[in-house]
Amino acid sequence: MMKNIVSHNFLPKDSTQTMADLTVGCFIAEALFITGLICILTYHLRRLKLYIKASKFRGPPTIPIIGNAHHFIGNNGEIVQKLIDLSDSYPSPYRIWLGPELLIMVSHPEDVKKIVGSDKTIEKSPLYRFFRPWLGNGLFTAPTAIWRIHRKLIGPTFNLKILESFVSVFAAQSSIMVKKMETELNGGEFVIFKYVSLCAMDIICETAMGVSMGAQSNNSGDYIETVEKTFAIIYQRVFKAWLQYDAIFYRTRLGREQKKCLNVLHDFTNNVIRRKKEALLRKRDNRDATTDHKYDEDDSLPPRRKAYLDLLMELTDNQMKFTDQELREEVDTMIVAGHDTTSNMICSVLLMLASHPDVQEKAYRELEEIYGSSKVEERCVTHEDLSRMGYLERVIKETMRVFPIAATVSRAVTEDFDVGEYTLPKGSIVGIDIIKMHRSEEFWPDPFVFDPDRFLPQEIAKRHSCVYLPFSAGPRNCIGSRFAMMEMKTVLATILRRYIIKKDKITPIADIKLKSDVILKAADPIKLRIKERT
Ligand code: HEM
Repeated sequence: MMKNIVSHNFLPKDSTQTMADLTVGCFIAEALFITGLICILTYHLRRLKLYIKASKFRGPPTIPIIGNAHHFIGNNGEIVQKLIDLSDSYPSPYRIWLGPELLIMVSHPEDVKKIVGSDKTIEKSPLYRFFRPWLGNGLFTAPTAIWRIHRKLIGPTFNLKILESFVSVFAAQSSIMVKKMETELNGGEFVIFKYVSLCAMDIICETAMGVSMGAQSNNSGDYIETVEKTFAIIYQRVFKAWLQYDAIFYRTRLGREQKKCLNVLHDFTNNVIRRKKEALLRKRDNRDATTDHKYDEDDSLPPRRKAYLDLLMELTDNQMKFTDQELREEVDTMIVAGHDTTSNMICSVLLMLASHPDVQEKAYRELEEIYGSSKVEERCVTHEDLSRMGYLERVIKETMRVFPIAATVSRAVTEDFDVGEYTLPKGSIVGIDIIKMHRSEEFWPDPFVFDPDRFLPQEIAKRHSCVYLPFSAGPRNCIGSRFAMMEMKTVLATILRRYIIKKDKITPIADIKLKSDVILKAADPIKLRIKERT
């Protein structure tokens, strides 16, 4: 038909040309359409096995192409609530299709134990790729081959001897924070996070990095705010199937926003590294200037006893194990993993203490036994004290149960994996439903009652070891769990010794709305009041 029209010679010459162009255009469009169709068919044929295996799992009804992505329209609070609702509606294991990604959610402790311990599920899930523009191949996001080497090198920088030497920094920074909070004394409720996060920031920089950033003295919260913003964007990307494609994401407002945020975040870490390098050079110069070669403490330590950034610098310096870029990625990872987690958790513990005055009183009595009536400035927390804070530790653990920092962690299934009665198919993602286990009536009688004594040794012994996973488990667990516990105890003890924490209107745990900016937290900023302890 088209050819007939073109062949009529009464058409003007450029019309003939136009028709010819149209014919070519139609041909190209058809070819593209057919190629596209073939690609889509091949893609789905290759995944046929995955689809067949996925069909064996229960899960919410799906829509072609987007799967269950429509459930996750909304803000980060609504997304978390949707996940919790799905886990309540479908017993473990159940599946969710996030666009092309098959996510299988598991909350049976025995299944979880197999998953966290297996080499078939050691690779982080493809959903973690959205962190890569920020954290590259740092420990949190690294592919297994890189992760194994780096974790082995970095592991010893978290040994007990090094951690014990950090407690004086935890204590000194906590004292600064408590002093700064004086301005809020006897006033109304205030957002506690702004104080705690700056303190946690100074702590991670001064301990692991060995650089004093003075975030508390300069009130410099830019980096912290940007971290929160970036996490919120990444979480949106994970659950909004259409944002998973770079070509779309970077054309949206969120994509442009993320680019700006990353500039701020990378500038900050570059600054930390630059200051560390300058400090090392100064040390070397000073040493060269002295005749008796007094080696400073860091230099005299064997590699297994060096603090985090000292060791990384040495490994980068000698061009041995780390490139400059890898160094930056690890520093980015450790700063963010090391401060945002603990600061949010400390705020949640303070909320629980304010909401349960009897628990707060008991925690204080324990501190009174250690410190008597001495003031924070007269007698600060030491590492020997920490082992005497058993009740405070149980309060922290119980808070991590009801408000786990990671509601779920997910891994890629790299080979078909038999987990009891079902098989996790290769190519899927397995999600460990931490919040479901932590708040389940099956494992915790009255799960929404705040009871620190659930963590008495005899109570722990009654439970499955994988029913409680605030720091995840297995080889890819949290490298900083001991650091975190020591820091949280020190900061909380310092606050409690000086102030009584109060809340005007107490909300029952079950009614506290949650959101996840990757890190799970109360949807509304935690606001508390402080009163001088007399
Ligand atoms: C209350 C405090 C903390 C909690 C609840 C927590 C929780 C977790 C969890 C659940 C994971 C596993 C994440 C996943 O598989 O997706 C993790 C990994 C990690 N955490 Fe923590 N964390 C805390 C504090 C810290 C601190 C203080 C540091 C460092 C000083 C740290 C460094 C890391 C790193 C580097 C990883 C990745 C480890 C790897 O894959 O080898 N965390 N954390």
